Amino acid sequence: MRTIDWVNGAVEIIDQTALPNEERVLRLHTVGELIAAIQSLAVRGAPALGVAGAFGVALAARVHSDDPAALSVAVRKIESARPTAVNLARGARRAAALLPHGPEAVLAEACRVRDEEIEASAAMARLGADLVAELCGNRPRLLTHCNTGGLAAVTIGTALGVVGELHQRGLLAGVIASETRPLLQGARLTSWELTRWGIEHRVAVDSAGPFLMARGEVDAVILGADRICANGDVINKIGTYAHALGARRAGIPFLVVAPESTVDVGTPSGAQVEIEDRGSAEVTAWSEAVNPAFDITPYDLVTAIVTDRRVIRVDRGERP
Ligand SMILES: CSC[C@@H](O)[C@@H](O)C(=O)COP(=O)(O)O
Repeated sequence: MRTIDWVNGAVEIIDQTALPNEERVLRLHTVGELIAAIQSLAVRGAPALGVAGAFGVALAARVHSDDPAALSVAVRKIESARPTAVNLARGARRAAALLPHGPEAVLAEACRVRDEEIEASAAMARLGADLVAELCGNRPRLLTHCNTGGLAAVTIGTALGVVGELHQRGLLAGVIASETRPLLQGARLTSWELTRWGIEHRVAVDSAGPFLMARGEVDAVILGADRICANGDVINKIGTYAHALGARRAGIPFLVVAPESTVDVGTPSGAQVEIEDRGSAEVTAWSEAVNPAFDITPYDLVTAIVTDRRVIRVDRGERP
């Protein structure tokens, strides 16, 4: 299953707004449709957004091949469809760099972005499973937040890919997926993926995570990132920071799994990152709400960052 792909001249995605009730594939033919899918979270998760950005430019290149001004407007709109995951603008810019060579060259580059994410997922699964085994020993109980599986990448995923690899090695005792308010990426999507993989799991409300850690029911927290800054600060789904604090207090590892395409050494720290505000409608119809979609976990709460090429032991002073 590929979450996002280029099929017969259009972008095909699994519509993540419909899961787990319905497995629906959407075909996106225009940049407008693609941007709407990104903004509604029909396609979401940092690696998948990078691929969406690149395919979006491939769509634009077909329509506007003889109109450079329209092309650059389209590229800017794609890049800024969501602000926080560095992958989106990166994927779009990689494909856009090929625009002078024509639409086929742009599409070929977009397919490379897709293929690299598939390879990165496989590499992270191996590196991450080795590290969890080293830090936690046999049969750890893991807590994960948001959705970092194949749905958030192209296949396999980041942190959830590590979970899957540990399961395949027979090393996993169980998983707690925090529900991830307000759009329930954990309760809807992670739970759906874990069920498909046959992995035993339970869903916890977000605020239960630190308490479950304090009660000794979690051996490590493992999750993904939308951006990792030069100093090691981790930008990820709102609720991540609270889980990092809980892990530190409980004395258990806090592991971040993300491809190199999410590492942004051009941004010194989390303070410089735009945190998406998704407005109040997603939270409540009864009163005004503040709805930041991501938060910043300071590097000094992070044990290690696992990418497709390296393990960065932040706890030992290593930095991206
Ligand atoms: C492998 S996905 C890593 C992150 O992108 C993920 O944890 C996350 O925060 C996704 O947020 P979302 O708002 O669902 O796109």
